[in-house]
Amino acid sequence: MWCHRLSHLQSRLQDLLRGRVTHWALQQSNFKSLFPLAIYWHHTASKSLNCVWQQHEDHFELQYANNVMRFDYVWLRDHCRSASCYNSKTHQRSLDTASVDLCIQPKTIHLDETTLFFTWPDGHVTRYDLDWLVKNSYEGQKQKVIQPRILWNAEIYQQAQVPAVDFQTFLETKEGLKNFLQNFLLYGIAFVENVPPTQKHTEKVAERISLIRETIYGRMWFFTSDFSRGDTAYTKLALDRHTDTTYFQEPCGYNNYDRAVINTVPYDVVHRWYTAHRTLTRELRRPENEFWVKLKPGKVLFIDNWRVLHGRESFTGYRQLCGCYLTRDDVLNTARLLGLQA
Ligand SMILES: C[N+](C)(C)CCCC[C@H](N)C(=O)O
Ligand SMILES: O=C(O)CCC(=O)C(=O)O
Ligand SMILES: [Fe+2]
Repeated sequence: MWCHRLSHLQSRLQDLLRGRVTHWALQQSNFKSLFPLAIYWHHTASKSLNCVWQQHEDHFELQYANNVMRFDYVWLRDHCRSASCYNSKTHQRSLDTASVDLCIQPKTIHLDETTLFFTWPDGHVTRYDLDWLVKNSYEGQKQKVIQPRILWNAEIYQQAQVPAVDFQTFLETKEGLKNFLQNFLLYGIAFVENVPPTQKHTEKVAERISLIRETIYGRMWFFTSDFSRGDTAYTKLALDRHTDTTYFQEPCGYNNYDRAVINTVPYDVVHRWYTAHRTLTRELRRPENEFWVKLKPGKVLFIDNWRVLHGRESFTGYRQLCGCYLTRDDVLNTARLLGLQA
């Protein structure tokens, strides 16, 4: 019997290696001693779950829910959610990742219904729900729906007929805020209209979405063409497309006006930079890439400076503008809290 079992296991193993065997419940507890480097396939007790895993020398392979996932053993130890490794109240890791042996391997692995249990050499047990592993695996993440971004030019944006959100709806309803943020994430710009044209109400609109970032221009800036600051923004001159505060360590986005002297690279690299800059500028200045908006009192425009540049033509007469800079983390956080993929 013993001899038979051995040959049976060997032939089955060969079948397995040739991929002919998919669901073979491993009954033999001392299988490891027979084939020290063998591949051990396990599958769950309840066939309906259709979960198969493989304990490799350097990683754990799991087949479940139409995913084939591979996990590093240090990763499996590091992401342990046991009370001693993870603070579930603050969602913070308590485990000192640097204390995990980089050559760690589980002593045993077993599956009970939908939970995998890894027992480590020191006896610590880490448990993972199969669905959690799918959701947090590299392979599972790849399939995650990421926030679509619609690349547009003036014609595409005009045809999209993206509605502005009304001030009251925006301030008082979750739906209004969510629709606004969905448009903002899709296009990189979005409008709120019928805002009482005061700095206070503009501030209210901004704070609905994010913290306001105070800069050298103040928290809420309010400016006109009085040259109160040594900057062309405070004149009637035209401003070519740009983004602001490129001179900050945490700029809004990049801008040609404020570019400092290039003295950190040698002349040949400088010329390559100018060539690249010309290519970018040519694209940016294509008429079809210009979307003109006539700002009017009560219309608030939000711009994602990483996607959309802004500018203006020169003007005459009196014109006042107020606004502020928002922190990207907080805008994205507000979107995520509303269930948007941001
Ligand atoms: C007036 N306001 C505060 C909106 C902008 C001032 C921007 C000044 C500078 N040119 C830059 O682009 O960062
Ligand atoms: O005046 C405008 O419409 C925009 C001015 C500007 O780009 C700025 O202040 O950064
Ligand atoms: Fe600007």
